[in-house]
Amino acid sequence: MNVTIIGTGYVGLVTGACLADLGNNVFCLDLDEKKIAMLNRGEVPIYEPGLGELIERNVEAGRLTFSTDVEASVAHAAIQFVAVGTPPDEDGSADLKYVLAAARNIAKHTNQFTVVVDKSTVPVGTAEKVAAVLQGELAERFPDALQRPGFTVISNPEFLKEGAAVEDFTRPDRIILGADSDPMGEKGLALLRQLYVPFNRNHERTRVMDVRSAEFTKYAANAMLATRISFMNELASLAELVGADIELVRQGIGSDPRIGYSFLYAGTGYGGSCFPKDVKALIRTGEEHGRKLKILQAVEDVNADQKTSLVKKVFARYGRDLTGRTFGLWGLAFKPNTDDMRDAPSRMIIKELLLAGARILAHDPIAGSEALRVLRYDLNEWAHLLENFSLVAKPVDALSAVDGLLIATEWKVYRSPNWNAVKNAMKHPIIFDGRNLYDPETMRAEAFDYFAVGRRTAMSQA
Ligand SMILES: NC(=O)c1ccc[n+]([C@@H]2O[C@H](COP(=O)([O-])OP(=O)(O)OC[C@H]3O[C@@H](n4cnc5c(N)ncnc54)[C@H](O)[C@@H]3O)[C@@H](O)[C@H]2O)c1
Ligand SMILES: O=c1ccn([C@@H]2O[C@H](COP(=O)(O)OP(=O)(O)O[C@H]3O[C@H](CO)[C@@H](O)[C@H](O)[C@H]3O)[C@@H](O)[C@H]2O)c(=O)[nH]1
Repeated sequence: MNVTIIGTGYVGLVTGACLADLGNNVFCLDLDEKKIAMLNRGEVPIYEPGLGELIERNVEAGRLTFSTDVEASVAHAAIQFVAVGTPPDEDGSADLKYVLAAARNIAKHTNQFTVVVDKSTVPVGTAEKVAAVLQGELAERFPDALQRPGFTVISNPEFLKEGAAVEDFTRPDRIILGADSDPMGEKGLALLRQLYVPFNRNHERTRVMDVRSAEFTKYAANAMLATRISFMNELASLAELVGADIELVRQGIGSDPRIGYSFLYAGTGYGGSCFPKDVKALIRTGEEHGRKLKILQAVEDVNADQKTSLVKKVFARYGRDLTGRTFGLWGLAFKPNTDDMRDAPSRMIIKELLLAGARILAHDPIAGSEALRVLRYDLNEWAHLLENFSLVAKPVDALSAVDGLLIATEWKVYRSPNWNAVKNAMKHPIIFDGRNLYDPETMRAEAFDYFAVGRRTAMSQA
């Protein structure tokens, strides 16, 4: 089938490459000329395991095209996926300007029946706004209603996780399709069912519902997952006070199938491009309808506290003036296997340490240059403090004569270090672990002072 994807970011690029790999003929449109030029040179603008090979294979086969040409891209297909960003507006609501601009472009150039597929995460009611834009533009272009191409808007939210995006897209837990129950909605639904058959042969993973419920399902999923994380982070702070170990508690409750093991890891707070913005947007939707979402507000508040919890442990140990001190930092990306720095907890950690006068030696396998880019923006008038921030090539290089090591991202490479090498490199063998990577007893035996999240602190002299 012919398919166009509007927006060639994490979601659009993965969707386009995976659909092309099934034999579809895919156009990926983006207005960012630099991004499209990179893709056309064979470079992949994001780090996502498996994506590079997929793109290369399908470009070579002539099934995947990258373009900034709106007219040609819209003309290419009856199925137009919208996968543009929906960043938070100033009040926390999802900013729909890119989604509505994409809708306008479709309406300006389509000459055939069109299925507009909302893949971006958008608040309930957005499909109706998209339909209104299409209706308005098409009525202008085709004053005679009989000549006017028909269209339908389908909500098909995406649930992929960064770092596992190709796997998640090709083996989905569910495919949500929210469609109108009129003839055009039915026609659009039939096309999408056909497109998704290879991922779910008997449609057993497809959930068809009304458009508003589909839009809501996406926010409900992310809000539930964020709630589990904040719940565990809150219990972790209590565990530290009462002398319990949140890791053992996690295993103890996860074995109950009603609870399950996933998304129960305490840490430095959730980050990334989705949970923080989607929780905010759902709270805002509640406010717009006169409903205060008390649980989600607490989820957000706990997360904001959690993001500063690791640095608070450093302050408790060394005081608030860190002038003359140097810290190692392992991990910058908001999670492993991505270079994405959006809302990464490391950003807050770095800012607080630099403002307190510290120097930082930081390591990340992938996200270093992206981190430098966003830190310049975060530090703003204090950008000169970046003189005290150095990126290093190897994890051990971040330990040289440091007063402590902080861990912000659980990259595999940090899991089993050579403890002697670590100790020998550091000035003070102290670890502030925001990801609970090590066993506190082992750390005590290795003569480290070890501060983890929701676990008993291991003191080398204790
Ligand atoms: N990143 C994820 O893991 C993930 C997962 C599921 C859902 N989502 C949702 O999917 C949407 C996209 O997220 P993302 O992370 O891929 O965003 P992104 O910022 O990586 O990419 C968006 C792209 O859209 C392009 N764009 C903006 N306006 C355009 C227009 N009018 N025409 C063509 N291109 C345009 C931008 O240049 C950019 O390249 C968001 O709503 C997000 O919440 C993201
Ligand atoms: O037990 C856990 C699990 C995750 N996290 C943190 O939560 C954040 C988000 O992680 P994850 O969900 O793995 O990454 P995303 O790529 O942001 O994916 C989420 O957001 C996407 C965009 O909406 C959805 O499509 C996915 O289903 C949803 O998992 C990260 O900071 C993680 O470190 C924890 O602190 N503890």
